[in-house]
Amino acid sequence: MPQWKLTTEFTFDSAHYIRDYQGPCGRMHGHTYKVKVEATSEKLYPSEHCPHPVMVADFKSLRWAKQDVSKGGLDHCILNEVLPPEYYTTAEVIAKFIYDETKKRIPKDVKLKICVWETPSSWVEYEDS
Ligand SMILES: Nc1nc2c(c(=O)[nH]1)N=C([C@H](O)[C@H](O)COP(=O)(O)OP(=O)(O)OP(=O)(O)O)CN2
Ligand SMILES: [Zn+2]
Repeated sequence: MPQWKLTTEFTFDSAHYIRDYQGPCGRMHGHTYKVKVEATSEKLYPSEHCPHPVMVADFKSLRWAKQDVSKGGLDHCILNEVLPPEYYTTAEVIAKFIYDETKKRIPKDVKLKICVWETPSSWVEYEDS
């Protein structure tokens, strides 16, 4: 079956520390996180802003995390203060948080893959199986 794969990338700048980590990463420090979001679907849908079924998902709903924290995103915040406590601030768990929050904003049958780069040389992928 043919399908669409929608891809968008963005960055956000935030501070974090890994709770109970023995070493420098346990101290507050910052990253420019890079995020890639891929949304795949065999079907198109309307969006909040468009009544016609012409999108996998609105790019706006895939890029929410790049917004300033005061507007509901993750930019310019202390991640430990913004993510619920069960979400540790490793790249793995940040990717899961972005996945969980993005899922709430897109049609339920759209498959999602989130990649988070904590540094240019280290990244993680979290995706629907
Ligand atoms: N599996 C994970 N390991 C580590 C994570 C993580 O999210 N998942 N995070 C960190 C730290 O947050 C840290 O900021 C990364 O530090 P580091 O690996 O030292 O990054 P550098 O680019 O500075 O690496 P160098 O090899 O020192 O250049 C740690 N581990
Ligand atoms: Zn870090």
